[in-house]
Amino acid sequence: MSAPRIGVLALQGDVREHRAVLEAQGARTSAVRRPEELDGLDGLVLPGGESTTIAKLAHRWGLLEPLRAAVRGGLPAYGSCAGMILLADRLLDAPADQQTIGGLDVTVRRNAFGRQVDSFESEVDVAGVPGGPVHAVFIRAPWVEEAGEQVQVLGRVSGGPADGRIVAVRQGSVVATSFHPELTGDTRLHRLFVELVRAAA
Ligand SMILES: NC(=O)CC[C@H](N)C(=O)O
Repeated sequence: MSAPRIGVLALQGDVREHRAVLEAQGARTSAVRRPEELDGLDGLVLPGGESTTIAKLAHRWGLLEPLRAAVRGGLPAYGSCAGMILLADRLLDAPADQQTIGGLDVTVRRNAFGRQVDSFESEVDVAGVPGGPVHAVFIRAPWVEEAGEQVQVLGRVSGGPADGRIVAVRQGSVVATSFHPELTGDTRLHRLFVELVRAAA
């Protein structure tokens, strides 16, 4: 196929970084701020940022239902950090009224590693990503507290107080990481997603 078209939800957060890495992997990217900007996409990226804000803005702009419908309808999606929260079917440590897009049969705990000052970097082995561990940047990151049977665990924290916590998952064509690969210069996770999008299109 020609270059896959990947939309990046552009309400708040690390939009530009994702677009740059996706473009470098041969994708054509566009910003998604309105429902009609979902039309014709082959894939969708939900960037990090502040999930409560992103969810509120999505609701206000009439995007929440169209995003749910798109992911439910099989549009491949990748969420990093706040994006993982948005793709979760269930949340912990979130405001009671925080809405999500859903699509991943997981329970995600927000701010699971602690506060902003507890942000850290670590090496994470990610299934399906060849060439050694991924350098992972965790910024007030969530983790996956519980994953349903259909969910493939791709990566866990190794070592430290959070040893064994799930930080990368996949269910069908929906992928999520607690960390921010768009900030490290390591393009392998984006390449994996672009390949998944190509295969699905
Ligand atoms: N870097 C991030 O995306 C942080 C996520 C943020 N803690 C939230 O709940 O949305």
